[in-house]
Amino acid sequence: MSVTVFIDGAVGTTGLEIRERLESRRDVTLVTLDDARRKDDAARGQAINDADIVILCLPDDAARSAVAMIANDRTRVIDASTAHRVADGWTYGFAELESDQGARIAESRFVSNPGCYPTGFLALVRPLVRAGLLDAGALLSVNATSGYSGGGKAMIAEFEGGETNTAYRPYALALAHKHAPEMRLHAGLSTAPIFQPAVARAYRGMVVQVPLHLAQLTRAASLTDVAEVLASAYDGGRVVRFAHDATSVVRIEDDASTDRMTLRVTGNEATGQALLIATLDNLGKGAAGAAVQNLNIMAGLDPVAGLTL
Ligand SMILES: NC(=O)C1=CN([C@@H]2O[C@H](COP(=O)(O)OP(=O)(O)OC[C@H]3O[C@@H](n4cnc5c(N)ncnc54)[C@H](OP(=O)(O)O)[C@@H]3O)[C@@H](O)[C@H]2O)C=CC1
Ligand SMILES: CC(=O)N[C@@H](CCC(=O)OP(=O)(O)O)C(=O)O
Repeated sequence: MSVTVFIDGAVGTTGLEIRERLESRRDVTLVTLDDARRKDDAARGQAINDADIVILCLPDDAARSAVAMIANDRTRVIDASTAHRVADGWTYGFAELESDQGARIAESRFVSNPGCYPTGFLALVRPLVRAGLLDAGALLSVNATSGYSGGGKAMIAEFEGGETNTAYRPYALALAHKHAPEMRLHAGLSTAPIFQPAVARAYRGMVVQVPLHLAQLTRAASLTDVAEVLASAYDGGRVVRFAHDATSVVRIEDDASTDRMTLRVTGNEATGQALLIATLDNLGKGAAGAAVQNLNIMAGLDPVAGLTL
């Protein structure tokens, strides 16, 4: 049996990546609209209502409009945009985040795909909050660097069309990035972290770093204790992995062009300072890989089918 999947926004950066992952699959019947009809609301509405599962790879407003086009009680949705990540009635599509999250995704009609930066932050922080090592009131910071495909077609054109020659550009300096609410809510924190991202002259890939004073923890704990909490949270995971090698170098390329994410704990035991690090691909586990994983789970298929791990 095959599941009918419509990708709305199939020629965008994320849409193309999802298409690549699904095209050769025999358990998925892929529907996309040709160039003349891909922004035609009548054609989109028809495809949305004919599909078992729709994957929205659209700007936030267009994603909200697409959901409003559903006129039946069976079409299921995976939204890759920011529109529904903290919305009631939507399940957060991060299967590894909680022990029952995969089961919740499997039963849900409306699933929001996590943001790329929150995927790294939440993977590092949520297990520490859940274990009581970090208090819900913890005041955290997160610094992160993304490849420029993270900004979609417009940023790709900016970097590849000669509009900018920058190698590295911190942004969101007003500390009001759209991912902060999602980080706060799904980590179980009362205050959003200070989130300071940057974009680098690399097409894809991502490094997310959370610095931590061990004194911020609720009880005396070493770097090894922190590492153990993360290692056991993802033990046996095929997509999210804890690396025990406390390397002194990570690179934006480490997990680029894959759908996996690698977590590490490094730092200086003597000064009581820790650095939690996630590497992933903004277009892999940060977008298309996660969407395909959610699709697999919702359709009752092998969760990692079609993923590069
Ligand atoms: N890039 C990334 O790393 C990540 C992106 N996301 C999210 O995924 C979503 C898509 O992002 P991304 O692929 O980067 O963006 P792109 O700008 O690359 O692609 C968006 C696509 O949506 C199309 N589109 C816009 N409005 C409509 C509409 N009304 N009807 C039909 N199609 C429409 C655009 O058409 P046209 O080609 O004509 O402009 C474009 O092809 C966004 O919400 C983004 O925030 C999430 C995680 C990571
Ligand atoms: C480099 C860059 O600009 N990145 C994007 C985030 C891409 C992404 O995760 O998209 P969502 O917002 O849908 O999650 C940004 O900071 O807005």
